[in-house]
Amino acid sequence: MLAMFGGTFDPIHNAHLTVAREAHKALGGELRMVPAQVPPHRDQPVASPEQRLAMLKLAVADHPGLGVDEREIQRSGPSYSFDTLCELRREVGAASPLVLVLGADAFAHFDSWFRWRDIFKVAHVLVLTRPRAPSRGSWTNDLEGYVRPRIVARATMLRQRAAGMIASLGVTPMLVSASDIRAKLAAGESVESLLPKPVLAYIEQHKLYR
Ligand SMILES: Nc1ncnc2c1ncn2[C@@H]1O[C@H](COP(=O)(O)OP(=O)(O)OP(=O)(O)O)[C@@H](O)[C@H]1O
Ligand SMILES: O=C(O)c1ccc[n+]([C@@H]2O[C@H](COP(=O)([O-])O)[C@@H](O)[C@H]2O)c1
Repeated sequence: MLAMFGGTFDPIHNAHLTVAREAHKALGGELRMVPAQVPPHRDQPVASPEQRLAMLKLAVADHPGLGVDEREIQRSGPSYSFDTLCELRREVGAASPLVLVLGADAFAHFDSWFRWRDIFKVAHVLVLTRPRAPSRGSWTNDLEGYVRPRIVARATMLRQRAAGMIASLGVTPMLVSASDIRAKLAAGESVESLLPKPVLAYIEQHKLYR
């Protein structure tokens, strides 16, 4: 079982780490954080790909079971998750379960993603609860209709097949977001409780988000 938890990670914060650990615990196997070089569908990041990668490496150092996959940083063009999942599928082989992990806020717009239906041909999807994320009622009919027959009740059931299913995982509700952290840093407010210490030290050393 291999899981990919993609993100902009501008910067990585404590909620990312908490929910990634909870997803890893529920799934087993290996969970890789995958920073996007060029995240599709959003303003481009403030920190460079190299800085976001460096912060991610500092953050996961203390978390056995979590890894960092640099492939999107090495690839040019938009960092489409479908492309990454196809590469990972080749790495793990046809029979092994592969899971795309994402927050409920990101999943609410999943039907705007590049080849979103085809993602289910190469991987499962695990949606993590997030406070203030749009509810299922906000999904388009297209998304709801496509997803409904693929829903399974528990994350552990994703181990039964290689791809094609979707589960939801209730994780610790944390209101932390990277945009809030950037705004707080720009305003000179304390963010000590929201980030791992080495990440905060890196931000201060490189004068990021001021
Ligand atoms: N508090 C949280 N609870 C659950 N999932 C989260 C949480 N924060 C981020 N995620 C998920 O982590 C992934 C990466 O998120 P991202 O790097 O965009 O962080 P963010 O805090 O949402 O950033 P921003 O505020 O800049 O949009 C996404 O799938 C997102 O839904
Ligand atoms: O593949 C796509 O079309 C796509 C569209 C939007 C977001 N994503 C991925 O979703 C993850 C979270 O994105 P974001 O913008 O919430 O940081 C990150 O890995 C992005 O590359 C992927």
